[in-house]
Amino acid sequence: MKISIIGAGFVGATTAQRIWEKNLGDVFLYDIVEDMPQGKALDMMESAPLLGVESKIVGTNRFEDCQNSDIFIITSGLARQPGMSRDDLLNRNAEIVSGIAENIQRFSQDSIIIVVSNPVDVLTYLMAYKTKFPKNRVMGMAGVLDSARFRYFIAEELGIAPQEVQAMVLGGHGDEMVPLSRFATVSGVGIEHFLPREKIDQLIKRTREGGAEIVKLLKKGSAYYAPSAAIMEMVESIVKDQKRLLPCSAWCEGQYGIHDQYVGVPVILGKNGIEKIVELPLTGKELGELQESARHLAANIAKLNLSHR
Ligand SMILES: NC(=O)c1ccc[n+]([C@@H]2O[C@H](COP(=O)([O-])OP(=O)(O)OC[C@H]3O[C@@H](n4cnc5c(N)ncnc54)[C@H](O)[C@@H]3O)[C@@H](O)[C@H]2O)c1
Ligand SMILES: O=C(O)C[C@H](O)C(=O)O
Repeated sequence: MKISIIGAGFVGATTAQRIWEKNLGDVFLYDIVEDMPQGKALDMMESAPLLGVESKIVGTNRFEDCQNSDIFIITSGLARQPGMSRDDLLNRNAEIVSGIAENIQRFSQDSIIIVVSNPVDVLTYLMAYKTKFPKNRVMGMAGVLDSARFRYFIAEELGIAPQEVQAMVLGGHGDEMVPLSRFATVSGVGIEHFLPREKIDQLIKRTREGGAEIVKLLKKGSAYYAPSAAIMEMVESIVKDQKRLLPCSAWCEGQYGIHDQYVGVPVILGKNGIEKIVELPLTGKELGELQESARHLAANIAKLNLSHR
């Protein structure tokens, strides 16, 4: 398995480390900054004798080295700073993602692409538009991260093990994301049995602002430990054909009443990429919030001025 990570910054390098240490495949770490990905890859390879990792990690400034990757992970581009929204990154990161899409199209026609760069749902749309790849092979990472934050906040509030908490966040990766508290459970028991409504609403708000909370604390750049773990979960499901049910930014063709757009929905993720979108029985309010989030994304897609959609 060949996995290429485009952008060797905080998210890209941490993702490389997680994927490589889990032996999910050989990792190619690409960046435009000369020698930097080579330095990070060498540093990681020097830990191989200590960790017993058998796969390799290669740093490169030559896109050709990523040729015929099974999976591309796009982590290149600007991260937001305090006071910025993810949407403020649109223009600059759209230019970067467009260039990468052209390279992928040139060198790797059969790959699966996971877009991470923000604003992720809009840039996933752009990636699919530019590469013209089948939509099941192009997806965005956000829902797994937002859901992990929601799960952690619930666990922290209850003082219980985080892995006991299941929850799902749908919608675009922005302030309009839709944390579904009705489906959140502690080992199968609904969280409303453990927490009052006001507390659940506070945790939903904290989840929506989870990225900004880290940006504020770091003072420079944005989160990368939880994001890289979320990317790794998606990659593992694809590489091992686990067919896990995960929320990902996926191409909707009428599901949830959303047409021809990427938005965060539950999907089955396996060796073919997105194998199915799962339609949950949402209430009118939940569905309304999801469609409102999709409308916000559509307005941003329109700003890309793509010639045909
Ligand atoms: N979807 C999510 O949930 C999520 C989570 C975290 C971060 N992000 C996004 O991921 C992106 C990266 O974040 P980061 O913290 O790693 O930023 P970073 O600044 O640490 O790294 C970005 C890297 O991209 C590289 N780069 C720029 N142009 C490039 C090009 N054309 N080709 C290859 N590499 C290029 C830069 O040299 C830099 O090393 C940001 O847009 C951030 O908002 C998304
Ligand atoms: O908040 C950001 O800008 C980065 C990322 O989208 C996150 O949610 O951590």
